[in-house]
Amino acid sequence: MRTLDDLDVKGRRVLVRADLNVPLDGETITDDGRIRASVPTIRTLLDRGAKVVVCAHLGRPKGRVNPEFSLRPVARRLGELLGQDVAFAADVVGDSARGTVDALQDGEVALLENLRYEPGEESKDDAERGAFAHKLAGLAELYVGDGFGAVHRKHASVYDVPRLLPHAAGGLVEAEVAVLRRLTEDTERPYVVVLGGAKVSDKLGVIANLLTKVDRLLVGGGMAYTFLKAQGHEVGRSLLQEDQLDQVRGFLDDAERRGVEIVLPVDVLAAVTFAADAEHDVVAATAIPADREGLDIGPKTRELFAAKLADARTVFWNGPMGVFEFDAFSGGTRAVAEALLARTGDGGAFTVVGGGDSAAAVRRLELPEDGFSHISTGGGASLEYLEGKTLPGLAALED
Ligand SMILES: Nc1ncnc2c1ncn2[C@@H]1O[C@H](COP(=O)(O)OP(=O)(O)OP(=O)(O)O)[C@@H](O)[C@H]1O
Ligand SMILES: O=C(O)[C@H](O)COP(=O)(O)O
Repeated sequence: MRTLDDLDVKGRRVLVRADLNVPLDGETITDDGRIRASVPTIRTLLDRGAKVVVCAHLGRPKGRVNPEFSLRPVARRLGELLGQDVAFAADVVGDSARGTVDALQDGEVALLENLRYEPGEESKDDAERGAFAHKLAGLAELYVGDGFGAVHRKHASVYDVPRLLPHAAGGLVEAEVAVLRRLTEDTERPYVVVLGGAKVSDKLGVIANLLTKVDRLLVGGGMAYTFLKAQGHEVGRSLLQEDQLDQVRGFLDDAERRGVEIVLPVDVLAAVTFAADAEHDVVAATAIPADREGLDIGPKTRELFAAKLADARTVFWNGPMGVFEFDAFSGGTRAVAEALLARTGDGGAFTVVGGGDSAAAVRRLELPEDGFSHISTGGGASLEYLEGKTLPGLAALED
């Protein structure tokens, strides 16, 4: 992959695809980790005299303008972190974007509005995606891919634009790939992957492949209920991917054949509703009441998961064990994070935490970020890398 040092950026418009998909509470950014992670590449380009045009997505507005998903608050925060103004374009490739980009001087930076307001960005139709990619590429002369968290998406800004412009990988993508490579080459065993979170349908798909690589898979968070249901248990109103139950039964059989241990929760915090102050009880994972939803792993599961991590030599963890944003349901995530911290370091394990919310959880729980071997900005992206898949955004940068 070409890197920033291979591009002559002085006086030129450089489109930087960043991952600025941060958690928001209204207009308040609750964790700015991904914005911070994007700063070094942008800073380097500005210091080298480029006109920097940053593009990114926020949430999943599905091709429609929706003010709830505006990047405007992100532009403000990026400006604070860079210590200079960030011009904000109120659209992606329209009059505002063109005007904002045209007005940039060397060493100035702009952020375009949410890429996913445009249906072309995520379109499965090559022609529609390509047409949007041409408009986006038309805003710049060079392209830098630095949105590691989105490199697994075959989207216009990730996959098509680098085919249209001279390009390079940014420092974040370079650094992330270097660490993840260590997880795929000469992996020390036992190799344990911990999966949780809410993007269940997305991430169930990676399991088939992971089962060929890992010794143990711990499943918590919103991911666990589809497994419990597949084993025939009642999961009440918990997060469930009904259409993937057969697939999950296949994983359970395959794991058994391969001698891979799949470890599921034995107890959960079952709440009457999805709320910070929801009434809840610890119940057996095999007996979740029909009117309750599991919002965290229970105390026995926390001990079980810690025990299953105690001899690990390599650990990758993606996805919180519960709804950590609510204090009452953050204990499971804390327990797993602490088990990883206890394992990290000399004579212990190489531990990687990946994902926007997983990293945010570590910070929200005020755990030492430098206590892990690495905290990655990508969850789904890291998982797909670990599967050994070709990631569209990396393949495009390699060409
Ligand atoms: N039992 C549960 N029920 C509902 N939501 C849950 C549950 N457990 C965890 N979550 C939610 O999962 C979300 C994070 O999931 P997600 O899969 O997006 O992880 P991530 O670390 O952000 O990875 P990525 O970077 O791929 O998005 C959190 O907002 C958390 O509240
Ligand atoms: O949060 C993430 O994992 C990345 O920003 C990608 O977002 P997506 O899962 O909505 O494509």
